[in-house]
Amino acid sequence: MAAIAIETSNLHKTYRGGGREVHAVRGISLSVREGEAFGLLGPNGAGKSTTFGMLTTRVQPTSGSMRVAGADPVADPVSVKRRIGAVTQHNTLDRQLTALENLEFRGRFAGLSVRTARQRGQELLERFGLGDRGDAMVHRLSGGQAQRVMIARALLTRPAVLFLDEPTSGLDPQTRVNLWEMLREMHAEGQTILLTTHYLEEAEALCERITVVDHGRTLASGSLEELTSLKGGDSVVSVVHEPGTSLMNVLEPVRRIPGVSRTEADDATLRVFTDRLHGVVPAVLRASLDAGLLVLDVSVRRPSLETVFLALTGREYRE
Ligand SMILES: Nc1ncnc2c1ncn2[C@@H]1O[C@H](COP(=O)(O)OP(=O)(O)OP(=O)(O)O)[C@@H](O)[C@H]1O
Repeated sequence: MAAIAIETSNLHKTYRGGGREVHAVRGISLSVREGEAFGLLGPNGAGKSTTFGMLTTRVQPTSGSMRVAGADPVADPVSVKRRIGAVTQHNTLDRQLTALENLEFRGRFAGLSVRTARQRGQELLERFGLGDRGDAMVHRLSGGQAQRVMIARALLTRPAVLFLDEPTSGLDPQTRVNLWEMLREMHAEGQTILLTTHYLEEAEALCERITVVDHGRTLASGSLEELTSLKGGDSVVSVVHEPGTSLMNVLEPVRRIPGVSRTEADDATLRVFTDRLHGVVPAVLRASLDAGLLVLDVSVRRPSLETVFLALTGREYRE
């Protein structure tokens, strides 16, 4: 069994100010093993960045406990900072410096010699396809290039854990896929990674295990297979009716269809959860038609993080 790289227990963070209280994190517990690529997934405002901030020593928790790379971010932030690399959502590169100088400075700050810092910086730039951009000033880099330089900078001190807050937010689809490739390679080489994301697709593509959070709470944790078999093992058939349609008369007959485990009415959309699609889709449609309803659209979603989220919250996942 691999050692534990990150562990949190019942973390809470309440922001207070201006007579207001925001309960951003309300009891998040997670455990990340060494060498794992771990995802903290949730919609905007779920509390991911706040959790990220607490794990990386920037945000003081209100209560709860944590261990990151063998140290406590509250009691011993210096040790944690020394052992991790963190890439936040914003471009934090020094705009007065070139790409390579940004890396060198980080290395020097961490106590590396000028030579080692420069050498490692150059190696990392080459590794990330930026070998010829070392002399470029930061403002000349594209969004994807700047993101890669920030990741390179975080890796310069060979951290035990690499933290990435929404690493591909705002990047175009091609750049996003390139970055995924890079992160997969790093993970294959044994780098422990914790990333936050609001993209279901990103969590599915990159993470061995995932904690799904919403409204500051952990909804579920596990591998994709565990999550889909536990909570979202059903496929979801969505039948969209004319706006304003009442679904009262159709719910009961649909519930009686063999293989239907659950139904939900969401305005004029009927959602049907089933573990056997065969025969269920036509039977559901027939029930709508028999009730005299006008069907506008039918879609089927196979078990995925999207259906897990739906099963856990009763809400559609909105990125
Ligand atoms: N410094 C702060 N002061 C007050 N409220 C805050 C602060 N930072 C975050 N919040 C609030 O805490 C809640 C959780 O925010 P957080 O940024 O952690 O969520 P998130 O899941 O990372 O979302 P996003 O992807 O939009 O950053 C939100 O309601 C947010 O407005």
